[in-house]
Amino acid sequence: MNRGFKIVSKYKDHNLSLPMRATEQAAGYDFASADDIVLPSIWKLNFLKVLWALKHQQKASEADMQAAQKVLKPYLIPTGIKAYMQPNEVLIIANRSSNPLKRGLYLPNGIGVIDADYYDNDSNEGEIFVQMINFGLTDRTIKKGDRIAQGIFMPFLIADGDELNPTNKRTGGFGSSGK
Ligand SMILES: O=c1ccn([C@H]2C[C@H](O)[C@@H](COP(=O)(O)OP(=O)(O)OP(=O)(O)O)O2)c(=O)[nH]1
Ligand SMILES: [Mg+2]
Repeated sequence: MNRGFKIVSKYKDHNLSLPMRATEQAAGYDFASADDIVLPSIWKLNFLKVLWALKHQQKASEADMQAAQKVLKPYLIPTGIKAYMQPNEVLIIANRSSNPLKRGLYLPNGIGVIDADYYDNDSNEGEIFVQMINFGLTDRTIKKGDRIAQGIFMPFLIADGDELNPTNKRTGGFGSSGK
């Protein structure tokens, strides 16, 4: 067992498929959404009202600020998939290039870094999430099974003098290791 994918237990009866490569020489394993999900366009009235207030050096209402912040916050699209790999390997999550071009969908973290020790972590079993923001003009529905991103396994190198502190164990993702 070198590297590969499994379905997390929460989704075991949801009929998900494991990520696959689309063509013979494709580097990326295509990840699909595990659920139907609506990604709201950022161009909502509240957001525009906040921009307008900023432009005119006025204070936007608290309700508009909160609504605007909500659409600007990246959505976490569940994949229902976890990935195992060797300790010196990483899975890089990259956007599909057709997403910004055709759907206005951006990966705000640039790339996602899935560490080997994320697999089976105590808080979410290592489920991989894809961050997305919809910069398109209209809301976009992602259907369960729609391909949203791709994962590429890579080896990585360690710097000289790097001694791993064995007490630093991963307990989750998205800020679990502290600020
Ligand atoms: O697009 C992503 C990026 C990360 N992760 C998971 C896997 C990764 O191992 C973990 C931590 O990611 P990262 O180190 O990039 O984020 P962080 O903000 O530094 O969180 P932490 O403090 O948990 O390391 O979150 C995802 O599911 N999707
Ligand atoms: Mg980290």
